[in-house]
Amino acid sequence: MPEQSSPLDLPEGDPFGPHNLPYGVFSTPGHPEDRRVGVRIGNHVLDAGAAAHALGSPYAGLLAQPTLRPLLAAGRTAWSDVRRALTAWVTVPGHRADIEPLLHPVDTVTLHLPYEVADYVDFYASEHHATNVGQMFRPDGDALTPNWKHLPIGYHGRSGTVVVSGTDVVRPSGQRKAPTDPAPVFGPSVKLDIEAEVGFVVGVPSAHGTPVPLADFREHVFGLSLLNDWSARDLQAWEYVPLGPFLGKSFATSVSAWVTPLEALDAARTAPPARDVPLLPYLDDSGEEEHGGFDIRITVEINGQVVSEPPFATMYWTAAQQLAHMTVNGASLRTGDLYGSGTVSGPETAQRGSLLELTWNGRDPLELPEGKRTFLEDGDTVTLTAWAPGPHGTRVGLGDVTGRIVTAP
Ligand SMILES: O=C(O)/C=C/C(=O)CC(=O)CC(=O)O
Ligand SMILES: [Ca+2]
Ligand SMILES: [Mg+2]
Repeated sequence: MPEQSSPLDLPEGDPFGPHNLPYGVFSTPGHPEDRRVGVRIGNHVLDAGAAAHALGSPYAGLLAQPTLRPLLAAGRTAWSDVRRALTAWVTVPGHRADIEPLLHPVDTVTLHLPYEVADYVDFYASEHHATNVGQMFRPDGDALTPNWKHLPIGYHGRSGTVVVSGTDVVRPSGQRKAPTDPAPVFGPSVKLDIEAEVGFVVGVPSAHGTPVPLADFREHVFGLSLLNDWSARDLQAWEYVPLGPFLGKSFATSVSAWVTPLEALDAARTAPPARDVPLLPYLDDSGEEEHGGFDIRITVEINGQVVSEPPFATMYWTAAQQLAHMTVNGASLRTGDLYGSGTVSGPETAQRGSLLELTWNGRDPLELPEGKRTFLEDGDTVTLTAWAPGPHGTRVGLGDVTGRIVTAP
């Protein structure tokens, strides 16, 4: 008889190898109420709390939990210690007998939103995206607003409608009025769009009144997920001047089920694009030791068809600058805060992170096998996937965030 292969014997180069180890929260079909912290390894999920108990680990208190919150709040030293322990559990042969029974095939479990989202903020940090949108919406003026290169523009979103990958998205209804319409009308959005983004997850809170400097990014931010900031362009266009996005973006924001710790992305750190305007000291990262960018390659699929490949490395503003900016007035961070990078669009047409840009506000429809697409139709499924360079030529898989559009009630 051939030896039974172990789920821990991963093919070389598996994007979910021991160099990755993203965290999530799962339940098994027999026990839907029993949520547990899981760590992905290959195509399996390790019940991390059960593993900690089985191995007599001091981290059972952080891992034998129904949410990531205790681990998020534990801070950078604990994050490293737990990651080192997990790496040993899945790689040291002597642990196999204890670990293997605690592995669940990932396609047999239900993945949940892994932490309660505290505050949700979304930025506007891709120069290519902002330029495209500016050209479409403000054709008579400069594409970038005068503040754009001086501060990372953002808005506060709705944390209660952040949903985990796989959750259906109900087409939102609301008011819209095109400039040529005599009066606003109410009804389901006819310009439902996506925004391909990366979401950063805050672990350690900050004191109210005390800004978080650029250099403290890693003390507060635990990791990242993929994020789709669903956007109803027709609702947005009518409502958002002068106070910004409101109902056009608050109906749903989808995140991937896996949170990849920043430590897994050390090999993906990259210098952001050169800044062509001098920055105020609290945003000036030219003297920072670590590169602030991340080389993350995103793919956008509609109904299984690749429509775009946005490169995160091209983002003008970094996550560290966004954190420094959102706290510079003394606003505090809480465990579970989530902030979106802003739509990721590269310089090429096939690198745009929204249908608004890909179709130039509906003027140039995409040709999909099932027909032309300007904005999303009911039944469409949008999936973002991504990977980043890992150590020694490996890839770090960032999983996927997917959602299907269902008809407005
Ligand atoms: O500039 C505008 O008029 C519109 C901007 C947006 O729709 C916000 C946005 O795309 C934020 C993001 O980058 O995700
Ligand atoms: Ca957005
Ligand atoms: Mg949103």
